[in-house]
Amino acid sequence: MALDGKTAIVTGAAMGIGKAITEILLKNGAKVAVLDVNKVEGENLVKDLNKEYGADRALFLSCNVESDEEFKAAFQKAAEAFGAIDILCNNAGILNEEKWQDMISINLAGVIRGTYLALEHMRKTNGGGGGVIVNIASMAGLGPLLTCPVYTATKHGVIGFTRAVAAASAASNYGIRVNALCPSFVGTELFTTIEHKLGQFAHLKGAANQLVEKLGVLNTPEVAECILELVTDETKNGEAFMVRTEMKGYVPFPSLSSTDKP
Ligand SMILES: NC(=O)C1=CN([C@@H]2O[C@H](COP(=O)(O)OP(=O)(O)OC[C@H]3O[C@@H](n4cnc5c(N)ncnc54)[C@H](O)[C@@H]3O)[C@@H](O)[C@H]2O)C=CC1
Ligand SMILES: CCCCCC(=O)/C=C/[C@H]1C=CC(=O)[C@@H]1CCCCCCC(=O)O
Repeated sequence: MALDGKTAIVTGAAMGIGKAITEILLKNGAKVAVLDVNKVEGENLVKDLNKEYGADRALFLSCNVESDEEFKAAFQKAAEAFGAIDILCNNAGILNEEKWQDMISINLAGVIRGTYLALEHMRKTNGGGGGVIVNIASMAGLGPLLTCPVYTATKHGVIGFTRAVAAASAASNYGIRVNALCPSFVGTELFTTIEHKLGQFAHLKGAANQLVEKLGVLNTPEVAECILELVTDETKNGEAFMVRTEMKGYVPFPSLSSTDKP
């Protein structure tokens, strides 16, 4: 899938991984709607991006992914401004074990909300042009991260949801691929502020820090490169793509008859 002339929505795009996703999509010719709760960061970023990549290539839309109304309105505005939506990256996420209900609401329900809105806008069986959705999970979605049980649960949920929706989309001829990205540690504000957000298992942070020492920390452009692969490679649907500093690759899962096309 070539990105020239394509349009994308990226959630949680004002900083961190979402900002890097936005930049790589713009570099490759797409227009991008930057959705975030942080208006100041988001508006400043879009001003800079439009200077660098050309007027009106990026659009800031204030949106909390926990709100059906705000998310729906943002999709509508992006579709009106760009003509149609081809790509959605559900990236917005938090890590705060003390506010675990918020994590479920943002990390899991926010991804479901965004995906279902995108299916309505993009599916070929509803007059759309098809497209691709990438959900940002984590390596914590593949194995348990003992410092963060609820974060781990949300990311396992994202991967399960992604795989089921991908199979359902293919079986329904929607023309929409859905994949998940599973990064290891990435050097963003979420990562550098974790220590104060681990809640009742904060005493286990030594073990987590040892893992960080052993595995190292990815930078955001490295993660964005992997997202570009999931967006552009039209053979990929229902995949979980893991990325660490020293290796990356597609996760093998056991095959179940329930994901076969009826
Ligand atoms: N940093 C890391 O080590 C890793 C992060 N991830 C995932 O990557 C995604 C992005 O994380 P980072 O860039 O590290 O975080 P970050 O904290 O640097 O940036 C997150 C962005 O999302 C926005 N945001 C937060 N809640 C929101 C909401 N309710 N609605 C809309 N926007 C919201 C924030 O304002 C911020 O701009 C998350 O889903 C995270 O779980 C996955 C693996 C590793
Ligand atoms: C006290 C600092 C270290 C704490 C690290 C931690 O508990 C959580 C890190 C997570 C931040 C966002 C994520 O998604 C990170 C988890 C990444 C999982 C890494 C698993 C290791 C691997 O097998 O690659």
